[in-house]
Amino acid sequence: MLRYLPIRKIHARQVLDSRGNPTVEVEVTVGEGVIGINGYTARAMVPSGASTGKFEAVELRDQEKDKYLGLGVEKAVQNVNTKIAEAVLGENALNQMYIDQILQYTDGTDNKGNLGANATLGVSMAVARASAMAMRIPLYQYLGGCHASRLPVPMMNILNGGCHADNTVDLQEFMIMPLGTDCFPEALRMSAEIYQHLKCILRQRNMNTGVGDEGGFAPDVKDSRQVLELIMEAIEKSGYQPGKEIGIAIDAAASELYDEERGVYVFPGESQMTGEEVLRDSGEMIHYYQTLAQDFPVVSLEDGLHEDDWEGWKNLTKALGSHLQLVGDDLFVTNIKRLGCGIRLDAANAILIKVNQIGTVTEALDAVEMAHRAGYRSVISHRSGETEDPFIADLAVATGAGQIKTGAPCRSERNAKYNQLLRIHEHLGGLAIYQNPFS
Ligand SMILES: O=C(O)[C@@H](CO)OP(=O)(O)O
Ligand SMILES: [Mg+2]
Repeated sequence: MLRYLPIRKIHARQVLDSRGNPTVEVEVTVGEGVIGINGYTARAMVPSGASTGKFEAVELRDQEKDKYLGLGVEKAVQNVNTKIAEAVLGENALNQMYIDQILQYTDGTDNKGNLGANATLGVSMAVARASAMAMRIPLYQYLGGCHASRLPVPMMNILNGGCHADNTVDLQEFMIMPLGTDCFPEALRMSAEIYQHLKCILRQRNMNTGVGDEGGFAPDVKDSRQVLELIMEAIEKSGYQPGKEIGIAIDAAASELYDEERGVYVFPGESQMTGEEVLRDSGEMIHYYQTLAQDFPVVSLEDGLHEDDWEGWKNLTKALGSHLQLVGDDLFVTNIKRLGCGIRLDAANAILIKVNQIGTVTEALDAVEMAHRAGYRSVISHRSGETEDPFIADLAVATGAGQIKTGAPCRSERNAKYNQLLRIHEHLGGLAIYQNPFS
């Protein structure tokens, strides 16, 4: 049996992400020189956010300026090639937890501020993938074990707003969730059909069919209500029943709307469309979501309030938590300390898992485990700046999270994940499970 799989080589380079910004790619070679096994080389690429939460682990960029300028990641690359290589060469790749602890220890901070979470994550993911290759099992089975068989329900972003698009839509993401099937490929087909119908509807109304960062359409729309009406129409035109077969999920990304000085949420798009400034306080935000959820089949709401508003989150959960999934993204940042706090306070009832928010694979797995133990759901998520690496598709099946958020079906960096899930579905054959997470 394979017990010792030494890390022999490690090499990082700068590559481009889906927004054309530099990001980190890491290549790890394991096993070379061990009698009886071959060497295996695996590679991983690191995603990058735009609406980043302030409590996320640090993404090391070469200058501390606006990252939309495409600032380099050479420092992070150098950290992999020098400090991290020195620390992990010769160590056993099969001991993922230990490798991830070395990464945390070598960094020495609480937020990966020294090495950069982009440096540590690239290594952590590449080590996992190389180990799976050496074990000759798929990554989802290596990470999740022999019972990993649950395919996630897509939370497919079909209309983009907020800081992911240059339009008047204030809430960041409007997503559809195919719930009325027990088969992943069918679910994906249903979602893609609705996406195409939405495009036709927008075209017919002379609305813009250009897309945002995650591939969802990005037209100028009066307000969230009008967005939801367009989506309802697309669902119906595709021949599906909203609410029964297709649920709607929203990511408000409210930290981006929050004006700290005034203590209110500002809706710039709605203000522009109506000609007067639209502001909502924490209580009004809750009421606003309540009315949206009454009038539309909303099943999930992410970051409905900002990342410091624990009191508001408690109220939101009290008001809506019994019938809506309330997902903490910026609130929890895939961090067990913040999640533990949320669980104690009864804030939210689900967590968004983004591997680069925390910087190692096992820390992300810890967060999923803590959530599930506490009865919280988990949603495995991409970033708005993505790569062709499908790692999170395997992670979603490995954890049995039951939900994945990975964008619209018109951009290859998003389809890389959907297509990997199709392969996993095929690999599992009749054992693949696909279930409505809310029933
Ligand atoms: O807010 C989010 O959930 C994500 C992904 O959709 O966006 P970003 O990667 O820009 O933080
Ligand atoms: Mg979010």
